[in-house]
Amino acid sequence: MILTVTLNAALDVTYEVDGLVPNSSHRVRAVHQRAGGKGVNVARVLASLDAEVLVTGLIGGGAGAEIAEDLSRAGIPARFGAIEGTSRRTVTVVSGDATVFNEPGPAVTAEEWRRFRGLFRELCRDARVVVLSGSLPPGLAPDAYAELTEDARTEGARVLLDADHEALRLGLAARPDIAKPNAAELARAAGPGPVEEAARRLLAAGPAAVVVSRGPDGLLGVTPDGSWAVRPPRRLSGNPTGAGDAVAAALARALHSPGPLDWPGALADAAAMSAAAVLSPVAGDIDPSAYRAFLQEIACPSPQPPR
Ligand SMILES: O=P(O)(O)OC[C@@]1(O)O[C@H](CO)[C@@H](O)[C@@H]1O
Repeated sequence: MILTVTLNAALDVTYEVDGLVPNSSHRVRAVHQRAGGKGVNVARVLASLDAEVLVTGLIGGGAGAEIAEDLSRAGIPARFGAIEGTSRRTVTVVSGDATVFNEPGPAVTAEEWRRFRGLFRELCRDARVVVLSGSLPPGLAPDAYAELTEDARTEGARVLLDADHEALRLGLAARPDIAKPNAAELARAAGPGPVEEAARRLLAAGPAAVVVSRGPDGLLGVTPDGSWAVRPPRRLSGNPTGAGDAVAAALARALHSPGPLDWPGALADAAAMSAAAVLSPVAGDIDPSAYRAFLQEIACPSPQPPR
């Protein structure tokens, strides 16, 4: 089973508008509301491909109850830890591209974290892969993902980490199997400069592999054995929110297969899933027929020797 962790779960609200103009009033053409946060999106994509998933994380208050109900309606299994605070909302305004507003989320107490770690260790026993993704809510120490990575590895699970700032930097030292920053997160963690050099600096900090999601420029996978770059078939317009989560879903599925990872195949699959996510109006969905079509179009990347 693949366990996805969303410590800062959210009710994701998506507004579709005809154009976004700062400092003006807008008519919203369509509203979507659903359970979100990065790990929830990863699980939703995986569930749509019939992978066995379990969602965990922290939820509280009315928004937390709505998150749990929405997942249950969607048939996605979840076992969350409860907190006193109220889960956040995020708002994405889509107008050809996307503008995202992420609330900080509720404060989590030391006792709530202690209880969650007990639940997490229990769930890890049945997990072959653990996906740790998204921002940390206030109150959690920046080494929260490092702690969870150690717990998961102790239980024999493989770990994919998609985080930012200190949570990413400290998480790397716990040696996840894949770190998946986007280009901005990579630059914040490894400093500016050419992407491959920055990815190699990140690799030196502990993970077994680094995959950088670069939006329209595609994906770069870097391991000690080589590197692979893959591009989307063409420039796409839509809602890129959640495209990185589709990449994480594809990589988690590849990690779930026993044996060594087929990097060219996994990266081509991740690029197809990410492109199919852009074409879907709401984060956490991929357009299944677009995904199949992109899989045919995207060539498996050839390896570049390690530098
Ligand atoms: O604040 P975080 O956890 O970094 O990001 C949260 C979030 O914006 O990311 C997803 C898209 O990746 C949205 O569905 C979600 O609510």
